[in-house]
Amino acid sequence: MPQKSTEAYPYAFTVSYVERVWQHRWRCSDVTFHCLEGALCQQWVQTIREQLTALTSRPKHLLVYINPYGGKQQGERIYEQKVAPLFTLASISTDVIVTEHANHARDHLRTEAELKQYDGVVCVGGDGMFSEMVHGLVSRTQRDNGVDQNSPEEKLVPCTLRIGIIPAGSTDCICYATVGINDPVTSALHIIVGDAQPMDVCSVHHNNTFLRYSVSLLGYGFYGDVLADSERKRWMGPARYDFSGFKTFLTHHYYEGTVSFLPATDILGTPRDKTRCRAGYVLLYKCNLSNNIHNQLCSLVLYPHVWGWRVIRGKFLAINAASMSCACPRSPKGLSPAAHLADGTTDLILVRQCSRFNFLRHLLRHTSKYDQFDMTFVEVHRVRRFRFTPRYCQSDSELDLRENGKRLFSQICRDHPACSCSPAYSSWNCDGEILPHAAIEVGYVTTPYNLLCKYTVHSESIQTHSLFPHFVTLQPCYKMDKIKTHQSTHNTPS
Ligand SMILES: CCCCCCCCCCCCC/C=C/[C@@H](O)[C@H](CO)NC(=O)CCCCCCCCCCCCCCC
Ligand SMILES: Nc1ncnc2c1ncn2[C@@H]1O[C@H](COP(=O)(O)OP(=O)(O)OP(=O)(O)O)[C@@H](O)[C@H]1O
Ligand SMILES: [Ca+2]
Repeated sequence: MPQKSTEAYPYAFTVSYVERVWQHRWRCSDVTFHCLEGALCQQWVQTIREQLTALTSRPKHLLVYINPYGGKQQGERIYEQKVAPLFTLASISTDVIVTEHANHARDHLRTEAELKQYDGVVCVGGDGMFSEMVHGLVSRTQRDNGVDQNSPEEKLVPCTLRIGIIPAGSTDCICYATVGINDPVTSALHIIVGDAQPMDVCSVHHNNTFLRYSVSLLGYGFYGDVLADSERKRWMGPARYDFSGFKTFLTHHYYEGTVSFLPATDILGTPRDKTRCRAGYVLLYKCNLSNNIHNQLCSLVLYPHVWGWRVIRGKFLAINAASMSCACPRSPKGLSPAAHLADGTTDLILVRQCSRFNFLRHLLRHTSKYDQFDMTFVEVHRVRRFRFTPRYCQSDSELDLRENGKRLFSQICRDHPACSCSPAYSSWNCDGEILPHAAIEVGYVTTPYNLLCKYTVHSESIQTHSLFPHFVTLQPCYKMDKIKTHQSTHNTPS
């Protein structure tokens, strides 16, 4: 279009819009429109404003929690420099809380926050911070509705607030696996345009007691040990995972136990599919399609004996349950590349005892195009529920010691990588938090088609539920966000 002279077109307004610049990366751009008449200019501005106001999915008032100690401790800087200006541009008002201690956000959301005034909550941090917010919101919703979260028999009530994630952690797996990139600006723009993505949420139980929710990885053995070791090295920042990963790789411990699981037989896909589920892709539709089928069969799922449990005993280097792909910068395709975000299932990956060399081959395949499941010592099952029982029972004293951060002889072995004996127990890595119990029971029931999250608890089980955790892409890449009006600097001379 030829350049219009500002003298001939003295009035102008600027529209900011979202542009996809590369793969999953979004940026904000703007375009200025010039008008001949002021009234016409105002009319355009007014109309566009009205259209934007009518978009009810867009948040107007947000509650933001910043973890200043997540990842490389850049949370506050990332928010102030990259995110807050975009929220201002999009006329989103915010209340910002910089957390002062662990579980600050969880407890504030659970007890104090006046949630009615907000269209969503935003977490600036990593997976651990996101997990805090999920726990705060879910607990709050249950309390407000008189539901006992510990009672495995009670149905949990859906929570309606969405959680947006601005990645500022070490792994940022939940952000990466849903948006496709861990970029604060891209995530802020998804929040602004009001994107939403339901996702599976699990509840983990032990002996009829609720332990935690999980949305990404529940990992025993390798990932449990990596986490346990890395927690003592938080000062290293994100590099702690590589250090502890290398150390844990050398220790090469296996753990004996029994895994029982309920295969998800009523779904379309398998963990070996070549397809990928990520918000903004056609696959999301496929994901919901399987949900429909699942919903129709939900009553059967509630009676597991109809389907039949499978039991596998063995010595495992790792037992991983990936409720989503768990893609992250370390492994862009993730632990289970074909896992779906909201299908009510988790992919249970069993890595049996094998040589170090073979385990390294398996790990390396997470970073290449080769199939990490195509190995004789690896199996993967898409399941609705599962439970794990270690071969040796954990005594109460062992549990107490674990909860206090100490370990029995396992600690000795851990500190001597050359020692060939394996400890009796590992820990569960639950979205980056350590669970003290080795024996957990996991069950999945979900109604993801219901876009308001819905929780249903079963005895001693982990279950998937649907939640609105994210403001994620589903939109075409061009979006008007904010209109600035101004008069051209060079007006027509009188
Ligand atoms: C040789 C290179 C192999 C690279 C293999 C990379 C596989 C990485 C898969 C990462 C999966 C992350 C799942 C997400 C879990 C989050 O809920 C949780 C909280 O943020 N993060 C972690 O637990 C943090 C877990 C971080 C795990 C890092 C593991 C690094 C392994 C390094 C092994 C080195 C062996 C080298 C031998 C020469
Ligand atoms: N002010 C604070 N001081 C100390 N710890 C905090 C504070 N605020 C939050 N936390 C805790 O810090 C833990 C880690 O935070 P976060 O998840 O943001 O970063 P990360 O562990 O580096 O990243 P990732 O979880 O992606 O690996 C969380 O479990 C959270 O409970
Ligand atoms: Ca899933």
